[in-house]
Amino acid sequence: MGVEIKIEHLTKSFGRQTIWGDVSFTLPAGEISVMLGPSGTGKSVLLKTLIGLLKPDHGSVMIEGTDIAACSRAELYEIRQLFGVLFQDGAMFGSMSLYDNVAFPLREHTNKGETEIRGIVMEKMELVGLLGAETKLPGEISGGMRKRAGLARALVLDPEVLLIDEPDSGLDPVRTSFINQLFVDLNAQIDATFLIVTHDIHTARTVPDNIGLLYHRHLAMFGPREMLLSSEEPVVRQFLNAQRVGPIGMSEEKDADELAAEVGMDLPPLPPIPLQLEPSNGIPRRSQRRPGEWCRQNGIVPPPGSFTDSISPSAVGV
Ligand SMILES: Nc1ncnc2c1ncn2[C@@H]1O[C@H](COP(=O)(O)OP(=O)(O)OP(=O)(O)O)[C@@H](O)[C@H]1O
Repeated sequence: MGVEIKIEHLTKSFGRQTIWGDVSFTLPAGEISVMLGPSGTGKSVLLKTLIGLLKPDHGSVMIEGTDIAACSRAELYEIRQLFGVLFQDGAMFGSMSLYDNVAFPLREHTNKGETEIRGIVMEKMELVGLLGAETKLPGEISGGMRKRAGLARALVLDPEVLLIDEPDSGLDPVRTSFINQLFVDLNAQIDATFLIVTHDIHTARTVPDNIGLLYHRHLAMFGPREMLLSSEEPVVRQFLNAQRVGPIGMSEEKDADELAAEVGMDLPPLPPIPLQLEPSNGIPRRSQRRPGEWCRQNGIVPPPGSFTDSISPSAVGV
């Protein structure tokens, strides 16, 4: 069914460098959320904090009544069984076949016999479209296949939460589209809570139920997709529409001179909000909202042309 994760007042520093402070948001059970942010704003640090690989300085990460930020090692071991994690490079063991890589968590964390393990591994390999590639080594396959193998491995323990770090890094736009469709189909099938960290604006605009944006050591905004895609908040607007005009500069914040030069500049209008990607079988996901529902409920008029299926990627600057 997926579980809710409630993050409150989370702060993380390394030495004197504060990565982010007072971060609070809730990942709703069974929904797909995306976390965006310029490079170095601590998206990966956030993922690692959510699974207890890093301890925050302050704040809590509540899941099923346990605070991951403060629990014992034994509790952490238990609670981690709820998570599946897909790291950027798939994090495969280079000397093991894909089959053994995917079987690894089952052999490590369960008492299942090899016949049962084989059934589960083959089911997950089929789910990610890798049947027939079981005997290959990670070095013998493409980056996209490695990610899908990493995804199969993240799924073998039937996670309630799936954390995915930059699934599109190193993938061409077509492979990115395929993997995005796979996430939506998987969410429909397993109902887990998804958090995807990405730089890809097209993914952020079309895949999730919710979007978050980390910027300048804090969480600038987190909420339903339509809320952020219709937001006039300068940082959110600039980032989600891949624009140069706005507070974000080449090296994070613009200086006073750069901002002064932009005073009076007309901002391009907000582009139309695209339709959300649907499962390939056409049956809506449990957590999927109707197009325009959030805007209607909140009295927001979406940009002209929103929620039609004819929006070209160039209209959103990607
Ligand atoms: N274990 C660590 N010790 C010290 N500093 C760290 C550690 N891990 C991350 N950092 C620092 O935290 C900051 C945020 O890193 P992180 O990798 O989370 O950023 P990111 O938003 O995921 O970046 P990108 O989008 O480029 O992948 C960086 O300045 C990084 O150097």
